[in-house]
Amino acid sequence: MKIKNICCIGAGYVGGPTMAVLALKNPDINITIVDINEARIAAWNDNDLNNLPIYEPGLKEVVQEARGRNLFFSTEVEKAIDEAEMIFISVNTPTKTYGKGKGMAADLKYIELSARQIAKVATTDKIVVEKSTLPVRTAQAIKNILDHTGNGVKFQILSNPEFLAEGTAVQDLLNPDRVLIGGENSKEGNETINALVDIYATWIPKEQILTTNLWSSELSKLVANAFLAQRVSSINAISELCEVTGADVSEVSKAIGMDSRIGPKFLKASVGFGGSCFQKDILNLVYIAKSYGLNEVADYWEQVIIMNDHQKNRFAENIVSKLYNTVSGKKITFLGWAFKKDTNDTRESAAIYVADALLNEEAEITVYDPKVSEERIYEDLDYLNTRSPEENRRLLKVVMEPYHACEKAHAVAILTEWDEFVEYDWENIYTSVIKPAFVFDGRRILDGQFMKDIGFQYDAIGVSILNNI
Ligand SMILES: NC(=O)C1=CN([C@@H]2O[C@H](COP(=O)(O)OP(=O)(O)OC[C@H]3O[C@@H](n4cnc5c(N)ncnc54)[C@H](O)[C@@H]3O)[C@@H](O)[C@H]2O)C=CC1
Ligand SMILES: O=C(O)[C@H]1O[C@H](OP(=O)(O)OP(=O)(O)OC[C@H]2O[C@@H](n3ccc(=O)[nH]c3=O)[C@H](O)[C@@H]2O)[C@H](O)[C@@H](O)[C@@H]1O
Repeated sequence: MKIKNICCIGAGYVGGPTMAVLALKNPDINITIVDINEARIAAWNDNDLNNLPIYEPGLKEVVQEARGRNLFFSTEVEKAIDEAEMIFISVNTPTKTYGKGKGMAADLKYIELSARQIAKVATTDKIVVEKSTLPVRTAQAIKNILDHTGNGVKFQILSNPEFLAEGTAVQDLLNPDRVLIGGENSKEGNETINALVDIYATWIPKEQILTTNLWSSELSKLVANAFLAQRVSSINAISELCEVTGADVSEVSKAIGMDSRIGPKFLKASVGFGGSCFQKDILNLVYIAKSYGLNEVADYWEQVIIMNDHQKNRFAENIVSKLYNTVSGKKITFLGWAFKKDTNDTRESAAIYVADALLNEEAEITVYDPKVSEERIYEDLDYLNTRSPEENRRLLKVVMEPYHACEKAHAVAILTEWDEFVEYDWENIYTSVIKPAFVFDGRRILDGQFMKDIGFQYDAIGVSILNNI
């Protein structure tokens, strides 16, 4: 089965980069990415590639090569569905904010809408690929909708979860550790799986393309994120222990990471993990476990989230406590707002929650982030509904120049590990801030001794207060 036309519903952080690379590597397949968000599609089509809606290193170049050749961005959802033999669903699946499962379960309304739209439009057989991260057994629901509301055409469902990380999306797509494809265990199912394997095999060695049944594939995605987040919460738990015992969490990470059974990755202590998926996917896993009555399993994974919330809270509390137990009216400068470096994405960023906690203490916050807009920062804060939008704008300012942002600050807090923060002229910054000059390094990126030699009271996640005095 040779695929000639692909449609992807959802032009977001996953749909955009994933399909751009698929198009780059398969010039003979036409790929149309559709979205109901007109502004987003317009940005993807912008002549100036600096205006793409997503910032990812290397993405501009890929889009430049493929766009207009065999990669298209459009708001004509039905037309693209109609023309495609294979349809990827890459819409958002956020945590539910209402009704049953509120705050835990994945909200599948955009998935269901996409399935219903495919069923309505399809007049020829289609392969529907789950690219979004979904609760295990969602393929069953999609199949029911397609088979019972469609026009009598045949549908095959595949699960093909995405493992890219933001900030390294293009590299992750070009050189993935593995591609996972789950499908039905039948003759038609195997043919469908092979059609998708062939598309990836144009640049990925076949041994790295893993095929499984649908449920293993759906569940593996949630489990991968849960394991990754668990490592971050585990090292963050140890960072607190380091701070009271004189151990240094970077040294502990290195020491344990050299054990090949543990490995060195994902052992960087931080102000807490953020991003659109870790929390959402673990909450989803916890909800699924609870819905099967597996309470011990649910509690085990929930602890990863509890630890992460604790890490964000204690970072904020530490700032208040070190600034003589009050930050009221004090200027605190945040370097970084994105949930990690090399992305403009701020979803669930630790910075949002640390800012909220400090604003509750009447701090005055100034934020500088090299890639995040002022508008986005206010939207993130307003979304919490802790105080009025006017109050957020009065207490928090966004400054687009880092040295200016730091002037007359009572403390500088590093919330994102942007490389440029390490390169700053910290001696210069020292002269412009209020003394004693405090730096709270939530990412452990600066050289502590150098900062102390300049004169800063340098405080970092996972470094003992015993060494700071
Ligand atoms: N962001 C990431 O790094 C990763 C995300 N994922 C998963 O991929 C999925 C998508 O995530 P993102 O791309 O980050 O979300 P996103 O919010 O950036 O993009 C989703 C897009 O789908 C569009 N959409 C929603 N309903 C639609 C409909 N009925 N018709 C047309 N367009 C529609 C939205 O307008 C939005 O632009 C989620 O399930 C997420 O868990 C998986 C791996 C990595
Ligand atoms: O499903 C998803 O959305 C994606 O979620 C994560 O990717 P992402 O959230 O983009 O970024 P990560 O690099 O995983 O970082 C997540 C958070 O953990 C933090 N982190 C990561 C690693 C570490 O050692 N320490 C640490 O604090 C990061 O700063 C960031 O806030 C996974 O790494 C991807 O494989 C997955 O596809």
